[in-house]
Amino acid sequence: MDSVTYVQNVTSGPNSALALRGLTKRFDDKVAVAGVDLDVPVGSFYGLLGPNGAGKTTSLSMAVGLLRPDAGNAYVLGHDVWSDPVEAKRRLGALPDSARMFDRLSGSELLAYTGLLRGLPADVVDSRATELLDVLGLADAGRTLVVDYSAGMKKKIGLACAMLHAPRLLVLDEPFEAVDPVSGALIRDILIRYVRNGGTVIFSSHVMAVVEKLCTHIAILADGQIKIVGTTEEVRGGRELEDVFVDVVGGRVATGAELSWL
Ligand SMILES: Nc1ncnc2c1ncn2[C@@H]1O[C@H](COP(=O)(O)OP(=O)(O)OP(=O)(O)O)[C@@H](O)[C@H]1O
Repeated sequence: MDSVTYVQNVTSGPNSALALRGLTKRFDDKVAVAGVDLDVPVGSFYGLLGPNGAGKTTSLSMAVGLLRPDAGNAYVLGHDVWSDPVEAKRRLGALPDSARMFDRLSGSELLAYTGLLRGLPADVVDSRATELLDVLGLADAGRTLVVDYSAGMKKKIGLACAMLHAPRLLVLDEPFEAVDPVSGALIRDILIRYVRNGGTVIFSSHVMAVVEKLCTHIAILADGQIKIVGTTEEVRGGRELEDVFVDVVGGRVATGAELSWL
């Protein structure tokens, strides 16, 4: 796949769209995130990779104010997510993992609820919700309860909720998981246009081809720590991203002796 080009300047440092500093989280004896530092430059399309259990969801949940860190800070365009949540969340749209949604509402109701909670005027919510449902192919399901949506439809309504207030940063946990190829391409196009218009995206994924194609920057997380970070070219170093990933996280090769009973 050809890589996508974006036009705007990319700025980082104190002006990062998202800055994580020493984020740490422990669940009982398990250290899920062990001091993550990350700068997501304004205008970047940032891919967060890592094997199952690496700490991606935990890191992103802390970054958007859904999970309180044991230590460390998260800043959205300079606003601390935990001490200045109103300003931080005004600039932020989040697609959390799985079903942290009010799923006993219909798609239209969920968007209306989300928009009004965000302080948008009712007529703006109404017209944006209609447009989002239409663009994402959910117009026919606008009156269906979200609990009855398929997994891919839940992703799409979650994405619509994240984008409704036109945030400057999108933090998306596995936005391409469970969506069909047509919907995946649609979501990619929407996000590419969003970044070209000056937005910033960070998303977690297991799909190397998508990350390789879309992302300006990549971080690979394993055992709760960032193992490698940089621009896509720097991280790849002229190799296939999948090979770099396997090297970085320590791949496991079947010997043929396993599951001999099967
Ligand atoms: N609420 C929780 N209670 C206990 N342990 C948890 C909890 N949430 C996450 N963990 C543990 O923290 C570690 C990191 O989990 P996390 O969900 O952040 O990984 P991930 O990189 O998102 O994985 P995946 O790619 O499978 O979604 C795992 O060992 C997981 O079992």
